[in-house]
Amino acid sequence: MTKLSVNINKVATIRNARGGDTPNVTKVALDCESFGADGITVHPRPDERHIRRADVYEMRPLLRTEFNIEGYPSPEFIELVLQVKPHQVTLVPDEPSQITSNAGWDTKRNLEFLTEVLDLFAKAGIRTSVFVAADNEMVEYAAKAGADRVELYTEPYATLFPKEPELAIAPFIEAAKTARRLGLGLNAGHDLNLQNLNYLYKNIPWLDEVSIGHALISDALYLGLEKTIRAYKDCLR
Ligand SMILES: CC(=O)[C@@H](O)[C@H](O)COP(=O)(O)O
Ligand SMILES: NCC(=O)COP(=O)(O)O
Repeated sequence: MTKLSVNINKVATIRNARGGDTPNVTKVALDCESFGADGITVHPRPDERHIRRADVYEMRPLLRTEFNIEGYPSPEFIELVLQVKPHQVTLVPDEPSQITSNAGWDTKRNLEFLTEVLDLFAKAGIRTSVFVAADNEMVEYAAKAGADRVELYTEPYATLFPKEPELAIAPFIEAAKTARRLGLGLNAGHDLNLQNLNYLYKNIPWLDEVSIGHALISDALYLGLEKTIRAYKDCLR
């Protein structure tokens, strides 16, 4: 079964627009779980423009499904993750000023750094995942660094999918096969939506998890959160 982890960054973005507590981010996370989400993903950024450190501490003891924290492994991020102990940490190579994630790690060039950081989390009993492009060498070096999983950065797939679905999926199938051969678990995320998700799943049914935020929360404006989560889960069958 491929799990659906709902990324609630966008919910926090709406909350922060007014400075109050509407919508309540923790309540939305718990409702996502009630509506069928298999996990919750947050990506706290250094400027706290959406998810804040305080949100992460608040929701951790209340969540009943898998909690995935994504982010750049700065000293502050590492401290947060080690204190909160989510089920999974996903390392993303984002600069603090980036609008959103726009690349995977160069796992070859950062092998030493990633090995050290992954080891810290592994020793704390936290499953690790490394955000990479659909590139066999990057997957291989993630395995060498000691990752439990890789998360394939799916923005290039999402961009090409409407015009050339077969061309779009081809490198992702290759990278997914490499991950499987190396015994790595497999996640995917970024710009997945109701149009492109089922094709990804049908071609790579051994995906462990997808994390989806931007499109899912946008769809919920029209469909409501419960129907939206059901629709995304239906794409994973
Ligand atoms: C790693 C990844 O693709 C997502 O975490 C994405 O970066 C979401 O972050 P924003 O919600 O800040 O765009
Ligand atoms: N890891 C990807 C993620 O959490 C959500 O990305 P997006 O759906 O907001 O593009």
